[in-house]
Amino acid sequence: MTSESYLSSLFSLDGLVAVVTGGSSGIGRAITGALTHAGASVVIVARREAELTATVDELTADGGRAAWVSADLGTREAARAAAEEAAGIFGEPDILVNCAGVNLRPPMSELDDAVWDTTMAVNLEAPFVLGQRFGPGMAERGFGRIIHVTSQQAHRAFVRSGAYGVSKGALESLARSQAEAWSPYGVTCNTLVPGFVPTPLNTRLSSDPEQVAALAARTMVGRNGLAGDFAGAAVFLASRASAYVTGQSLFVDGGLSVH
Ligand SMILES: NC(=O)c1ccc[n+]([C@@H]2O[C@H](COP(=O)([O-])OP(=O)(O)OC[C@H]3O[C@@H](n4cnc5c(N)ncnc54)[C@H](O)[C@@H]3O)[C@@H](O)[C@H]2O)c1
Ligand SMILES: O=C(O)[C@H](O)[C@@H](O)[C@H](O)[C@H](O)CO
Repeated sequence: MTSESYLSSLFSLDGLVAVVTGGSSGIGRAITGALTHAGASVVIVARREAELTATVDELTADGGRAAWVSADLGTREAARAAAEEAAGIFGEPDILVNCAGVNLRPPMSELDDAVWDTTMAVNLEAPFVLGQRFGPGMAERGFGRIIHVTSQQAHRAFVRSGAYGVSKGALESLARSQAEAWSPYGVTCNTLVPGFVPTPLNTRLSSDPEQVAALAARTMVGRNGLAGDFAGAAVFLASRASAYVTGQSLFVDGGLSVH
């Protein structure tokens, strides 16, 4: 076996179909690019049509196969409808990446029902609905990869982690429950845990140079994350290379969580 075919047998996503929520922005955009480069056909589910069209155009120009579904994942009905539409494009997915998320950050005493409900709907319930729609089929076909993007705040309290940390903690738990149910049938379920990555999710924090520098200093690597830092980890968790890795949290955080 040549080195090339050895690597390909481990990491190639040729012939596989992926659904990536939030795949046209930030970390999700980097993951979408990585999966298409590795050979997967990717359906991006997010809200803004202009951004979705531009992303799919870029991916296609790079030789990738991609399409989009525009949906607001803020209700279970919309998430269900988006899953149906996504499955109708390239077929039932082999890979599901739940990357769409919101972080509204009110102080704990001001955390109201509206913030709680939106946070739970997008960060937790949509991943649940998509997992219920696609997981059983993956198990029946004997191969699947479910990847949820969580947060440091799933594991520790941060300033204003309120509803966000709760949603991400529950998402870690959902990954373990899905892993317990579907791993015997070839479906691994894991989470990717970012550190701090300046993106549209955290514009207020990322436009404060002092806080940005303080967060970088808390890592071991000495810098904050870049969306591209997630490319390798996403391909690994989506590929055959990770067949014996399930129910795990993969921290892609420059050592922030252990410093
Ligand atoms: N950036 C960080 O420092 C950081 C740290 C930890 C975890 N995360 C997680 O990474 C993921 C990606 O975030 P990002 O930092 O790339 O930010 P981002 O804002 O670039 O991406 C978030 C994505 O979620 C989508 N989204 C939000 N609400 C939606 C809704 N109602 N319906 C459909 N799509 C919706 C957005 O359109 C966007 O595509 C999120 O789940 C976030 O919680 C980010
Ligand atoms: O979504 C998140 O998890 C945050 O945006 C991250 O950047 C950090 O966990 C935290 O905010 C650092 O204080």
